[in-house]
Amino acid sequence: MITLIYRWECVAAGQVPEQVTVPLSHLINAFHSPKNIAVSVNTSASQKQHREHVPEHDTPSSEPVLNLRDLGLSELKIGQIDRLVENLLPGFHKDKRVTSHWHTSHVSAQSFFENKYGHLDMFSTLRSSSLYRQHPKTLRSICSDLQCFPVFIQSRGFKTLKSRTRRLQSTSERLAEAQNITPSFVKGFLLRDRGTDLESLDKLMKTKNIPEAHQDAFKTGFAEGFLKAQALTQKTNDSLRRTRLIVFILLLLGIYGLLKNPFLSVRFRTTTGLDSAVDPVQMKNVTFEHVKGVEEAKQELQEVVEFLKNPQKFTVLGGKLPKGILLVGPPGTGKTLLARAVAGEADVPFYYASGSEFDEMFVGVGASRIRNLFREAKANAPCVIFIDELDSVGGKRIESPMHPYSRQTINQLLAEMDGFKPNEGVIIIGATNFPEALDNALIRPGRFDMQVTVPRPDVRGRTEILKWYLNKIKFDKSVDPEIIARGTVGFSGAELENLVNQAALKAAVDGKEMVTMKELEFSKDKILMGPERRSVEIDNKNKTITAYHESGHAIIAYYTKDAMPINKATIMPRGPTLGHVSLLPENDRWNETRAQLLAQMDVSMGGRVAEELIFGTDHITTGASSDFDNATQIAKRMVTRFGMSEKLGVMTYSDSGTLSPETQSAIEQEIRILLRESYERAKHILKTHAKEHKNLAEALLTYETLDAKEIQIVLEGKKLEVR
Ligand SMILES: Nc1ncnc2c1ncn2[C@@H]1O[C@H](COP(=O)(O)OP(=O)(O)OP(=O)(O)O)[C@@H](O)[C@H]1O
Ligand SMILES: [Zn+2]
Repeated sequence: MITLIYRWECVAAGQVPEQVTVPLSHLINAFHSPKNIAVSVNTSASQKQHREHVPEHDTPSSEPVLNLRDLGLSELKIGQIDRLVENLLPGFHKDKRVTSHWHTSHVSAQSFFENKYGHLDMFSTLRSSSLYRQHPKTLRSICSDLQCFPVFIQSRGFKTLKSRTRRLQSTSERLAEAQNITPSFVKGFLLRDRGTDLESLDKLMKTKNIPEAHQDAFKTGFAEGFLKAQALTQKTNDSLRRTRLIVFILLLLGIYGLLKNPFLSVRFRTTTGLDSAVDPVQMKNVTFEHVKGVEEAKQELQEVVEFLKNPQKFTVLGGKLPKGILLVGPPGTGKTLLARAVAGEADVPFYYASGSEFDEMFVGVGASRIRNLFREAKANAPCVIFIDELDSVGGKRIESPMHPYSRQTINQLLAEMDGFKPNEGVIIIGATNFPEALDNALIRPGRFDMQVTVPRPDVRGRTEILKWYLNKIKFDKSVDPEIIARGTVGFSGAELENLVNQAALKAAVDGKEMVTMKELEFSKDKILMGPERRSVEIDNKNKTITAYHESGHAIIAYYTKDAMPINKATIMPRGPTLGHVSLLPENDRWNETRAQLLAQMDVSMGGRVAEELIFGTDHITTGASSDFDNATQIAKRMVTRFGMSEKLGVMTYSDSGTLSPETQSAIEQEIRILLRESYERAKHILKTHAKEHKNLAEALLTYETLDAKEIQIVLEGKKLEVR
């Protein structure tokens, strides 16, 4: 017999749902006995009782097991079971027993139902059900038990439909087909129209006098049909609910992605212009402490900080503070950092915007972003609005095809800046590398009327910046930041930060525990001249030439009074060079004397002179071309700009062709003399110090790189310690 297992959803909270095994026979028999409703069928007493109704040939041991859940009845509750029973056997609860006998003589059509209702073949419906397919033998035996039913039992051909869905479909199709013929009968089950149609079953049972043994099978069939219909509706509802849930989740995910993904969100904002999401940043952790080497700028901004801390204090006295401050300086000198520090010092919100953000291809978008930015800021005053790259929004260009709406954006910016009073506590800080490029209207009083220059740091500033960033890494005690600072003229704060970082990376790659001068020098050279070309195989002859060439520069620098001190000499190829000697000014030079310029020329000449002296005129190389460029430049400026030529006097001469041929040739003559004299001086020094020259070249060939101290040791004739 078939056993149905169903999960029982306990109504009381906290109870674990039980799994109750109900033999189908019991379920059906339960229909007969009012005392043994489905709920209590798991008791052994009732089982015994039901056994009586079980036909002899059914052995419970071989009962195939079906799960009610498979039929979509997993959530059948007690009340529902009652209803099921009531549906299947109306009046059952009133203890109506079917006692009449089964008459076969009435049956003349293919099935009983056809006889009564037309063409519905209840059992073929049953046969097409999955239940039948799973347990054809059992059901066939049930069907054959109904001997008076001219049931057409098919032993093979239950069209093996591939999927369960198809099967269910086909069942529903059959049911639907049947509906045309016997609408009320099937509809009763499908639509749970429990009234009249179910009475028909009852009536049927009574009128046909179905014998008790067959009633079981008959009702089994009925139950099957009912369950099938239930399963179908349940499944349909479930999948519908699931589909809706999936669609909803996908929709939510889509919206979330649209808002989170910056690219998408930018596009979204671009197309709608709804850019209201302007988030301030509280800059508590950035203070003036963090900005090094720009003391003047910090001092100028100090009063802005005071104002932001207490706007009323300033306006009470009638003083007017600028609304806008323009930070002007080369890239990476810390303009953004300074603006953040202003907000951080005053502990007010910081709104960051980049000018390029406002430069929109769409009408009104840039302007509306500016509007939103100022609205947010005013609502959170006192605060700082920082507009980086101000020139890209406030430039002078007017309606160029590349920036069709820039004028509109500038006008919006001007309107917003005019739109609030000085005591509202909103300070706008703009930054630019090209103040000349700004629209004049922007730098009028009442707008960006205060300019603060943020220059590249001087040697002291660079030392401070290097110390600041060195303190964030592990470095050796021997490191002297000042030496690096002296060798990094023109470096910005950002470049110095990068230098320290590169040195730390280099030390890590080399497996060192600390950063030493060596790594710092290395990264400085890398930034200045490009990476080392270790892989380049330079033959010994070229190496030797390079060693003498570089030593020549070093010797001249060492023995010339006004030359800068040597920092390093190397024959390691780097970037386009085969080697180099670096000299360090003691300080940033604001002015250079004639003697210093001449010394620089002499040092430049040192390389070629060395080649000539050691290898002979026939073996001089092209390696000195940049040295000559350098020396020629110095000589030229001395003559044409600095008034350092006696013959041409204190007069400047422009490069253009306005000069008379005589003047031009006089200038050339003077330059040539300066260069020749320089060359001779260099030759003299190298001839005098030929021994030192040779020692230094050999040391370079051995060690590749020598620092200032090592050069000194070699030139003093001492032996270098083996490294
Ligand atoms: N004076 C400085 N002191 C300390 N750190 C600095 C200094 N200048 C630059 N830096 C470092 O370099 C980084 C970049 O600097 P920042 O963005 O402020 O430069 P900027 O002048 O705004 O450049 P840009 O004009 O390209 O926007 C800073 O975050 C900081 O780490
Ligand atoms: Zn050279």
